[in-house]
Amino acid sequence: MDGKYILVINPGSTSSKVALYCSDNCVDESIFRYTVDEIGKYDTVMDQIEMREERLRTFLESHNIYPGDLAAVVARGGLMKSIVGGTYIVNEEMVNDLRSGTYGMHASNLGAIIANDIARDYGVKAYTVDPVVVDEFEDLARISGFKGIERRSVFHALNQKAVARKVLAEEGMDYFDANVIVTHIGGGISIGAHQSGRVIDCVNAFDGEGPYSPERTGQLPLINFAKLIIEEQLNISQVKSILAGEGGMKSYLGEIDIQTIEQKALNGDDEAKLYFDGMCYQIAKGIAEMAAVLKGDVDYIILTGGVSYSQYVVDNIKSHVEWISEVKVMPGEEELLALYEGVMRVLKGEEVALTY
Ligand SMILES: Nc1ncnc2c1ncn2[C@@H]1O[C@H](COP(=O)(O)OP(=O)(O)O)[C@@H](O)[C@H]1O
Ligand SMILES: CCCC(=O)OP(=O)(O)O
Repeated sequence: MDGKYILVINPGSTSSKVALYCSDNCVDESIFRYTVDEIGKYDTVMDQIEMREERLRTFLESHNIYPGDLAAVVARGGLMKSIVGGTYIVNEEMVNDLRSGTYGMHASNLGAIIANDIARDYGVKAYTVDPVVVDEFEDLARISGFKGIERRSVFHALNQKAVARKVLAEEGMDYFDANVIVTHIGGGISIGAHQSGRVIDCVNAFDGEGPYSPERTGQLPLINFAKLIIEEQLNISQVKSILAGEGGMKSYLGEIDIQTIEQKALNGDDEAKLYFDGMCYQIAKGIAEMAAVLKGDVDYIILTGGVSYSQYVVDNIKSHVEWISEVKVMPGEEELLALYEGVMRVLKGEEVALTY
């Protein structure tokens, strides 16, 4: 394995992040960002495979990586059946579930599929670590309010757990002995209640819960949404694309790039400011909800994800929630490193790869 490379892939709704590691060194890390128009050209998430894969193959070639040079490919895992956390070998059943969208369709579904394609061509195995469906919910958290419909755990599991461990380690605390609320603010927004190393409840990033995000509605007034579905005769795929893809900032402002929205909001665009503030306000409400789950026993609130680079967002959310606990900010994400570390635990024999 020494001298061989690990390719790490993280497809998000608005970007693909990629890293190349060799002997515990990150040789290169890049972000390929996509505009609304670029992504909008594709009817379905699966239609983006070729375009995203092409960028990755070019990336590998730019580093002169050819078959025989890779030890493994690892990617962020998407919407599949609920599973315990860990490192999984990508298998056919997983690829089929991700491709069909049986458990939902999201850019992260592309990760294991693309990893599998590249791994096959390079003669190595593909892995995924702590996918977005990691489920550590208490039974209470599953109750929705209507028999036959259950809440499920969908959140930025990989990054939330990685940043929680990092922040707590910096404070001399162990993840398994602390309670934190981790808020990931990116294309999607998830808020996890981490109790002694288990995410016992979360504001789900994907199923129409909690705050609106750059491209998702979050929770909606149900009667009005039901009326819209009936009046517009929407089918299920149209409903899903409103909830995740056409909602939030995109529906209000036609824009998903928070940096652009922030510029407008801070330069006199009242409409942009209203919806920018609205997103922060709803995020704060979600954090308070998770504080109630933890009965107020919260060591830290942690803000992470690309949008947490915004000082305005951080200050706004802090002004609503600092009464709960100290707020730590770890902008961006630790996902590439967490994926690398996850696959290395398996390749070094410290952990057994799980089967999906
Ligand atoms: N410095 C910044 N200030 C404000 N927003 C930022 C900044 N950097 C990135 N973002 C925003 O973060 C969002 C992307 O977050 P990210 O966590 O990378 O998303 P995803 O992985 O869901 O695609 C984009 O809307 C982008 O505008
Ligand atoms: C599907 C849950 C994770 C998520 O929302 O990821 P992005 O923020 O990358 O879209």
